[in-house]
Amino acid sequence: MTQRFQFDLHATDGKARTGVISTPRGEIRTPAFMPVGTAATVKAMMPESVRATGADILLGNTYHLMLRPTAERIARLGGLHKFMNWDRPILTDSGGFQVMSLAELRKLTEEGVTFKSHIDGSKHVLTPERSMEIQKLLGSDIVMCFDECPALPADRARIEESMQLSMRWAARSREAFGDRPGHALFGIQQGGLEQDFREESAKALTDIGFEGYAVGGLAVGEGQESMFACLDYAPDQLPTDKPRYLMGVGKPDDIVGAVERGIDMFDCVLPSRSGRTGQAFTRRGVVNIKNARHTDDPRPLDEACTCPCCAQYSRAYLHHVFKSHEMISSMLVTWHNLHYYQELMAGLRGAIARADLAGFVKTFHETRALGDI
Ligand SMILES: CCOC(=O)Nc1nc2cc3nc(NC)[nH]c3cc2c(=O)[nH]1
Ligand SMILES: [Zn+2]
Repeated sequence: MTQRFQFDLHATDGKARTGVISTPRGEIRTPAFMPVGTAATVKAMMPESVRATGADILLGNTYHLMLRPTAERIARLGGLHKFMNWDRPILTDSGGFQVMSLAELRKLTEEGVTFKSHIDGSKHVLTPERSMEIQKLLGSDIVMCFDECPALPADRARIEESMQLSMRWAARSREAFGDRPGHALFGIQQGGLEQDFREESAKALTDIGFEGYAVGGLAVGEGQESMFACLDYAPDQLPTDKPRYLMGVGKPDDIVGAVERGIDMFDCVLPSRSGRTGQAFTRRGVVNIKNARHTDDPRPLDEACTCPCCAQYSRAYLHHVFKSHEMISSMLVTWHNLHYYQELMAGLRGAIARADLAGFVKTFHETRALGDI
């Protein structure tokens, strides 16, 4: 097991890359999908089940954990890995994005953000320094810079001002992170959909120097076409020898298109959140298992899927347990969805390794076009 944080590129196919990030807590195969474990749990999943789907790394949310049970309490109990019984790598966000979308009475200044907890109204502050302290208390393997993500659409002046603030906060994050061998700090590129601001942001971040780089400020309502148009240039502005992480993405076709454009890491609540609402991802598109058409269907969600849900349960059963609000409903379809996402990532990694990403993508879209049967 290594004591270093090291990204090794194994193969490329066009702009797409496949490789391995080695960390003291284990290896991360890229392109990688990170299930979201917001309150120290991937909802409806035991950690060993999350691992069984093929996940190498989880995402934890600083905003939620700092409010409840607090980072100090988790540190006293041995850190987030021990607390949630996941001994592989964990990436934590900085809290920047969620404080702006979840907290009440937020006040944003050069220093940081003061806000009231959406849980009990208590007052809190997040600054680059406090965010680094929280993520260190949690024991995070990959720490994210404290940034500000502007809601789109926004005018150029607002986007420039926000990006420049995030770059000043990136420098403060780097300074506060300190020297932590085996751990990584990732910078976050901002700049909205403006190629010049994105270039400026990428240069500011690479001048500071980070172990990985995220493309921030996307998947905030701009739509897939605009996101892809930005991804046609943004990843190329970032170093090729470091991991590139696209936050909050996304639907399976979003991920495929972003991998084609050079992204290595993803996180999204979609597979787990959809699993709890009965939306199942299959090769042939999304299946809403609560639809009456499944009431008597003895087939699995996806004949080609090897997950425990598809191996042992019928659509009729899944329809029944969703209609009767049984807890197993969320467990089974969340497991299936996370398994589907990890199979998609494994398929992308294999296709890039054999220089056949184009073939994989063609089959991916053709099969989805067939629709569910
Ligand atoms: C996950 C690490 O991210 C951060 O610490 N800041 C950050 N988070 C984001 C999360 C996002 N989720 C979406 N769509 C669902 N878009 C996002 C953007 C950011 C971001 O710019 N900055
Ligand atoms: Zn399945």
